[in-house]
Amino acid sequence: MIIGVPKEIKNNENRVALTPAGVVSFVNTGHKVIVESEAGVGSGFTNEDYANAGADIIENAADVWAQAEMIMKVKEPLPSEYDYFREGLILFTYLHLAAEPALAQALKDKGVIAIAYETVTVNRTLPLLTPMSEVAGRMAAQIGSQFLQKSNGGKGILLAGVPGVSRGKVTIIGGGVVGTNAAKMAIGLGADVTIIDLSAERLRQLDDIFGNQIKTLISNPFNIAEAVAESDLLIGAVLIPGAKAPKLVTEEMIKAMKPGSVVVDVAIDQGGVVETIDHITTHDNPTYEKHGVIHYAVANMPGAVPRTSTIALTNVTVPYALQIANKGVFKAISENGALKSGVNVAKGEITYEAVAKDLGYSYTNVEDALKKELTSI
Ligand SMILES: NC(=O)C1=CN([C@@H]2O[C@H](COP(=O)(O)OP(=O)(O)OC[C@H]3O[C@@H](n4cnc5c(N)ncnc54)[C@H](O)[C@@H]3O)[C@@H](O)[C@H]2O)C=CC1
Ligand SMILES: CC(=O)C(=O)O
Ligand SMILES: [Mg+2]
Repeated sequence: MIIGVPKEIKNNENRVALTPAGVVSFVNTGHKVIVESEAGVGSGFTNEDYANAGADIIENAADVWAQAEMIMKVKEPLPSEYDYFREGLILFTYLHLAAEPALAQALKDKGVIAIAYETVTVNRTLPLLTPMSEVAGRMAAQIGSQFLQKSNGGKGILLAGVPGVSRGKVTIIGGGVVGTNAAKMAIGLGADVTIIDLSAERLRQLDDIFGNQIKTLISNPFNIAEAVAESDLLIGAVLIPGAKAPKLVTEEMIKAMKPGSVVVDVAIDQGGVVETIDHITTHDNPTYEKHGVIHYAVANMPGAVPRTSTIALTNVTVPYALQIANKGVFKAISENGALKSGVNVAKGEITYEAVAKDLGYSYTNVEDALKKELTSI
């Protein structure tokens, strides 16, 4: 199979979908890898590194997309890339379609087989989302603490406090991978940490992990309102896989926060949990202020630490991509339930139920959408 790796074009997105080590894995199993020139530089990998690993370097993105049978990316394609879509092209990347209706339509119209990293599921866990959630969760506490500084527009609070002065309060809504990693860092910074989750079972696990270093609260509007009003830093970390995030934090709750408080809504890639977040921000211009509260809503947070993130991401994506290349996409999907759950669009149908529901499309399961291909394996 010919695997194509274009350079990422999203604002400050310096990750790349394959490292030179990943190239070697494909080349050793008889595949061809084409990499757009300079695609890896932001992550510290030169054209020479890729060429030495056995990849062909291609000067422009259009040729990479045209020649590849499978495109591996990091972020969702942007509108300028939709023209490269074509029938039968395999696209393996983060998609976050519930927040990207125009992209969903383009993938449908062009007959792309689109496999989303974020919905590949193994025993109710999301192995291709996890490493980036670890990165973004850890960053959320770090970034929030920076924006609490007066010079950055915040209320001028040191999360650790000092002897004789209270610690800063951090509330994390959603105690999954992002939430747990944000908590680790916030605890390390010395903050007073509360985690809110819908699952009592999850709260029990968090209590076992962190003991009395955290407080836990069950998720309901009353608890959220009370915790948010007292918070210096609020971190949004909820996920319902594939679906648009629920708006758990209302405008009234944000108004009740003290001026100079900070919200980091990591769940923004699925639309965000905070009602006053009405647009995605970028690493170039990461925050805006509303009701005196600083809002941070960058949808590709790990892009700011690309060396760590590229290696962490490709550690988990390459084994799946190799199955697609070795077996062909249809056999790989039919034999691997995790990959099957990653298929969001195929043959012009939306094949992930939560995405179809949120975007108002009818849902077709993967077996039906690919009936002909799967029965003729
Ligand atoms: N902005 C960025 O750069 C990045 C964003 N993300 C996003 O962060 C979000 C969280 O991801 P993960 O932590 O990996 O998901 P996860 O599935 O590990 O955790 C989600 C948690 O939310 C909880 N939850 C669901 N409904 C809830 C409710 N109503 N109230 C409170 N909690 C609720 C679940 O019980 C679960 O514990 C996702 O949208 C993910 O795509 C992840 C990486 C980077
Ligand atoms: C998960 C995701 O959206 C990211 O890593 O950018
Ligand atoms: Mg994102």
